Amino acid sequence: MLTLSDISYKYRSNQIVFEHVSFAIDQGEIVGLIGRSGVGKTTLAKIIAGYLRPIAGHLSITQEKGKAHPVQLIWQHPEEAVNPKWRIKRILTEVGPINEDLLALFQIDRAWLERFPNQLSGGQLQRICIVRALMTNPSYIIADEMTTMLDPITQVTIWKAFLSYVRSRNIGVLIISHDQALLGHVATRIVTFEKLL
Ligand SMILES: Nc1ncnc2c1ncn2[C@@H]1O[C@H](COP(=O)(O)OP(=O)(O)OP(=O)(O)O)[C@@H](O)[C@H]1O
Repeated sequence: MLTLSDISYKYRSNQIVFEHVSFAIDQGEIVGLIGRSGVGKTTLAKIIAGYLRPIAGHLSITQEKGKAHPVQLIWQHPEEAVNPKWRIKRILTEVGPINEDLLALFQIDRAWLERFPNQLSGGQLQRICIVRALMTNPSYIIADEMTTMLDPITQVTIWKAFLSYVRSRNIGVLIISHDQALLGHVATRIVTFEKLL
């Protein structure tokens, strides 16, 4: 279980972004998070992933045995998530031995492994980022507008592969998206950020 209790956040010198946010995601649950632009969804994602510390409240994650990285965050812009000077092979092997099953599932061509990030398309690089996140064997994944910038066919391909994997591993997922149709298809439950405030 991933539980947020009474979480509040404020960026330095700025006003409070949100206060007293509480909710939970169970293992294997696929929760959609919607809310208007600027309400604080990405900020909450960064808190859950451990990039930001809340100014108040408590985050608890029940750690399963053998899972070193309980939460992985997948961003909208994959080019900002990788070291541009590293070849893809190094970007992946940094987290562990290459998982051939994941390469096959996400239709990753082995030739890409020798390339640099700027030599892949946005959709190809996003697949690399998703595989890297899954290679860490996480208990939870936060997908923050994971496929927003991709064409509809690539979006469907990525979501099919992603959902089959997370369902088979009982990984809990928080999907942040403005795409209500997508959430209607894939989420087991939809949370509206404003209703948490
Ligand atoms: N690094 C930062 N420093 C100061 N303020 C920030 C920073 N990042 C975000 N904010 C502010 O915090 C608020 C919440 O931003 P956040 O990105 O979490 O919203 P969001 O709900 O994800 O929005 P969107 O749907 O547009 O992506 C906004 O008012 C934003 O301007």
